[in-house]
Amino acid sequence: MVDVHLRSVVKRFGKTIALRGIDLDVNNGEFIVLLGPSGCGKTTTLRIIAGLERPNKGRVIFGNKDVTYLPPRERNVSMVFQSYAVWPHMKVFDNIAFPLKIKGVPKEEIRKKVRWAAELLRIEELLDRYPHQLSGGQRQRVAVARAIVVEPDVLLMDEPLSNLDALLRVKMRSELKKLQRKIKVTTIYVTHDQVEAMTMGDRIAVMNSGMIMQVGTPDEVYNKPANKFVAGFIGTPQMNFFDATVMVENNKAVLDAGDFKIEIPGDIAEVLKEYIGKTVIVGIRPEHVYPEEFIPSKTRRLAKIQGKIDFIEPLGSDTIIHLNTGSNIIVVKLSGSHKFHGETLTAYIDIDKIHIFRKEDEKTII
Ligand SMILES: Nc1ncnc2c1ncn2[C@@H]1O[C@H](COP(=O)(O)OP(=O)(O)OP(=O)(O)O)[C@@H](O)[C@H]1O
Repeated sequence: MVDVHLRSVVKRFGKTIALRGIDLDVNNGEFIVLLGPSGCGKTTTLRIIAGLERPNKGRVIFGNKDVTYLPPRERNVSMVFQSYAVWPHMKVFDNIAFPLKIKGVPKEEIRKKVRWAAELLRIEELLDRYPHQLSGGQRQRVAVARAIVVEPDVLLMDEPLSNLDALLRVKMRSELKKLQRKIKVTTIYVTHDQVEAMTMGDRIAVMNSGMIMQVGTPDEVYNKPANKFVAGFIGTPQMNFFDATVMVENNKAVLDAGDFKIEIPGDIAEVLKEYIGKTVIVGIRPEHVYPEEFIPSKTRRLAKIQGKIDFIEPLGSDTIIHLNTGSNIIVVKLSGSHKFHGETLTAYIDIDKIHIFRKEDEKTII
């Protein structure tokens, strides 16, 4: 086990700049998730940590050791890929034993270690089978067993669950997380699935366009997003965003969104002082807009909005309402199944839950 540090890592592929100066600190034994849309540089980051790619600039440090130019085999890292990458001509036992054999580990020790890894992954019964006799989930367990059998300092996983069906994915998520807790290996896990990231990561590094936008616990990236991108990427349905002008009316600060106004309480107004007369972006999560009869009892400050119901998505566990306020569509998420009659709806924005972003660079103001 080791802590991992990336310092100003830049990677170019011809004209494409895949990474634009990545700084990341992963603690010893931590499970960190790299989360971001396709092409943002997650896999490249992982491959640089593994030693499969060299950065054009910057450093990779394991503990106190600079490993930037060390080949993969000298880093004691293991990697699990999306494709199971188990060898079809080898039985499960030999697949798991393979990295130990290469290292010249004595036979008896190999037997012990393979058994240890197989027990952890609950595949002891499958050691005599060939990969084609296994399900996708079992094959991926073999790949994970093979990765941990060498007791790596760092375990790297690149979308390891994306080939599995939805049910199995959910099951494997918690299994992998438990396994990591048990063996306490420093783990860096790549996914574009925010639910996977939120449920598995001790911390999440949200990436976009070759940069890290924010590193934080699931709670931090959800409740205190550093910018509009993170706010929009985490949470389903996506956070509502609308432009509003910061104004002063009758000595009170208001956010004027055109179709509706939000009166801003003193504490928020204080922070917005320098933005008076300017346009900002307001964000509110669908779960923080309440139809009249669903206002939570402890809500303190609300802003009224009215609109036409564009359509309703009845999801069973939740009801999603698309409310057209004129120039904005505000999505409302209610837990449970509900029916709404009539064409219009009055709803309330929870003022204590609003996020405000600067228009120019989309960084969080509040
Ligand atoms: N070997 C390569 N040659 C040229 N361009 C590359 C190469 N590998 C990656 N890229 C480019 O670098 C950028 C980052 O790619 P990367 O695979 O790291 O993204 P990602 O976030 O892992 O995406 P995905 O979720 O789709 O796998 C992309 O624009 C990609 O096209």
